[in-house]
Amino acid sequence: MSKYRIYELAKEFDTTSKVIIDILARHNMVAKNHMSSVDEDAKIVIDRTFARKTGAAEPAGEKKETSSVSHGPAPSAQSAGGPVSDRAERQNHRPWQPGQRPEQRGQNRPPVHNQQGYNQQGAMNRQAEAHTQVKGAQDARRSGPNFPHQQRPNQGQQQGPFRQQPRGGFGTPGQQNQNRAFGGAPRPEQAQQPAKTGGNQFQPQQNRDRFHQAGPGGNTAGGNRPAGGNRSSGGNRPAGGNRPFGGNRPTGGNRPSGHNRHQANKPGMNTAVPNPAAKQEPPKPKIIKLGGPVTVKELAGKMGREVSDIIKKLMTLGTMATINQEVDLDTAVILAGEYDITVEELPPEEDPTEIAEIEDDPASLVLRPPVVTVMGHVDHGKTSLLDAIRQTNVTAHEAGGITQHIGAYQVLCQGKKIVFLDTPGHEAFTSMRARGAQVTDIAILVVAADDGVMPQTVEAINHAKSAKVPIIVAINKMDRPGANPDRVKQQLAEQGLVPEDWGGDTIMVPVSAHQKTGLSDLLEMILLVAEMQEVKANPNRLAYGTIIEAELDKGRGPVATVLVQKGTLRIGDSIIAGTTYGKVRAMINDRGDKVKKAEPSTPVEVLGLNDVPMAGDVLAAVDEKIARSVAEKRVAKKRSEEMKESQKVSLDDLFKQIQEGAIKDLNIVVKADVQGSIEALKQALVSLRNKEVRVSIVHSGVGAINESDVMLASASNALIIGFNVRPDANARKAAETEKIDIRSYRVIYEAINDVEAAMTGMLAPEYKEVILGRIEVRKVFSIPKGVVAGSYVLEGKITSASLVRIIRNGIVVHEGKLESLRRFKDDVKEVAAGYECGISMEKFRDIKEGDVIEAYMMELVKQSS
Ligand SMILES: Nc1nc2c(ncn2[C@@H]2O[C@H](COP(=O)(O)OP(=O)(O)OP(=O)(O)O)[C@@H](O)[C@H]2O)c(=O)[nH]1
Repeated sequence: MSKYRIYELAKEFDTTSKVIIDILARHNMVAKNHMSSVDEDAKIVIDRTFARKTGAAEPAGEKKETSSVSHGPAPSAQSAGGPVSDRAERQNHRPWQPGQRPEQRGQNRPPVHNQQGYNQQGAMNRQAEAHTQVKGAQDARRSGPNFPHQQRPNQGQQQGPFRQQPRGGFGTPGQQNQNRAFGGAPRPEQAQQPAKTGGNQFQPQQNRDRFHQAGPGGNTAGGNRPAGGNRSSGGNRPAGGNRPFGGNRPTGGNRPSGHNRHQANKPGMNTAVPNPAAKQEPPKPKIIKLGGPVTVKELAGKMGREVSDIIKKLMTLGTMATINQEVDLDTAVILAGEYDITVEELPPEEDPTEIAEIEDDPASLVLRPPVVTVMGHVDHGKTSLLDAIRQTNVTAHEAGGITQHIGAYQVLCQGKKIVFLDTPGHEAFTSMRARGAQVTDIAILVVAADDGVMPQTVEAINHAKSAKVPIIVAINKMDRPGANPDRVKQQLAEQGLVPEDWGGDTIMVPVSAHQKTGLSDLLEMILLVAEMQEVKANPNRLAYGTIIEAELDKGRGPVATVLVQKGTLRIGDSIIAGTTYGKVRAMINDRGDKVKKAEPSTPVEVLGLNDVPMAGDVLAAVDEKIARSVAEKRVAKKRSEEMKESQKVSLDDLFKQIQEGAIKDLNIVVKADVQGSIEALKQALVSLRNKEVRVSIVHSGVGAINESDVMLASASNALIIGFNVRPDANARKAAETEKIDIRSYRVIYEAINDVEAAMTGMLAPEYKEVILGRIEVRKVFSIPKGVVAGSYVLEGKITSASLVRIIRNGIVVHEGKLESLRRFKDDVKEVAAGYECGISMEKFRDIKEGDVIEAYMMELVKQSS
């Protein structure tokens, strides 16, 4: 028997998985989520439901046949061309053969008599589905002319699409006249005048268009229901002339409301009197004013055009856009031109939480010292290199030789300064960059000559590349016997860093931090690259810089290390940094000296802020009042932003974000247990790109998901996909703080399916994983029945009902259930952090000392809609 996945069915019928699941649920068929499989029967139910909704899909010949059948006495629910309520459907359902075609099945059915059942439930069901099944509704509309009015009472509602309502019900007088000529039937308002029409002989416009073949009195049921498109026209109000004929419900949700209702019943209303509530054609301006990017919806409103027209026009101009997507000013101008509309540019709106940037005259720029960050794999010698440089180039020049640690320092080389950020690692590229700060001009990549390119080396390269910062390679530990710089160069070339002596453009300098060799070469190269990069700034303006570090000092209050990047910071300047503000009370340089001013590329400790700013915050010298008021507004904005949900990309709301135009690139960090899986995943993921979104892999690597992966994901708004690997404890904490979506998979195609489903809005996650605790296996005992892992709960807890995964060196080696959880000899329900326990696993014996057991449970996720 064939099996079908829910998301496949959704794709086939051009709808969402949720709709498919809902339809099946109404037929007592259970499907948990988009990945659930269903059998042939379920497929038939879906086929049938959609066949009803998309009657137009039938070949022309069949349509004709259906049309002729419709004049007969027993029209089918199927051929009515629209969704029916399940209740009505069940009540009128006749057995059918599984292989039978939907329309044949429909024809086997008795006519639908139970309007009550239809009215009460069917309308609601349809309304719910109508939102998600625009296409089905459109098809149903198209199928209209083939389904005469006698067949079903729901035609008026279902086939009178809301979109047509203005034309039939609210049209301008001119349109109304047209309508009359078309169908030969009066407007609904006229229907209320028995003298003129006899009340029940007309259909509202949209129905008339379709039903004009039917004889008088044919609309005993369908045409008179004042629902959907007819509702507003009021013409079919049960209290009016139709009531005796239609068998309609006299009250309830289908009653026309408001102004029109009264109008409709007033005798003497006719088409010549415009309906005051009628939807006026929006004015079509010749000039519109725009201050910047604008959403398609706003633009359509300003231009007095339908959103759909605008989207179509954009398509012809080669831009695919959704209703809430922003188009830039240039595109808007071109688009408006297509409608002969002139765009007047308004000055861009000012953000009260932003400090206006000062544009520097190029002539005012002078060379400034370059700012350098050291990166590389663990133990390759970053700290040693920084220390060696500092000792040889700082202390030697300092009286007393004391260097204050302030997170950054300056060194001298050939009389020129170079600033080193004193945070070996990725700080400058990760948490700081995640806040939008770009402080580094050059990255020094340290690679141990005896170890070569390692995973963190690749990571560092990706960080620097993604920040578009030039890389200089320091091949360290050249004093080691196993040093092999050529091998390092070869490996780096494979990563896209081709050494200069091989014809590439990456400078590589052999050094030894221990023997302090090659250091001056390295510094010279830094100056060379800085010169090529034209690292410049204007010192004669208000200061602008970035917070490198900040802390609350007991004696001195908030202390922030600032790297001044533009202008000159002076004692007494009013400053703002993130949500903090104040006046510069004192400044201390990297040598521990008090200074009165700090020019571009000078790191200084600043005292005087009212609170501790965050690393990565921009510091600006501004007017005192502005500093205070902007900082206060930022605090308020931050609070409200914190209340809103994180806008970080996540598979769960990816589709929504794509629809809103918030995401055009889906950035992914891929981590896996082996290189082969990475390649397979990368290839498959990248090929998922579609018109709206492009998939790009910002980083990939073998091994556990670590904090640096999370910070890179945060900086590049990426989600992380782990294949057979898990985040370590630090990564998990960072992911929580940074709101990074980490997805772990053990089957590649599930990862691909999830991403694809999320991109197309078909992801319907029902459960989410909640980590309960982490347990370390300390001793393994063999017992006759199997093995028991003598373990210690490191954090959280483990319960006897927990699901568990065994992690060895960051790699998931097993996932499954517990067989028993014991303390001493007793079975227990739960063991908390800090306690020992004995764990045995179901169907798994290969547990080893040092393994980490992750206990988790699956929690039901509330459906958002
Ligand atoms: N022989 C030799 N050993 C070095 C050299 N540079 C660093 N080391 C040694 O390599 C080890 C790691 O050096 P670190 O400077 O701590 O390396 P790191 O990259 O800063 O390490 P993390 O901070 O842990 O990432 C230490 O034992 C150093 O003594 C070198 O040039 N030659």
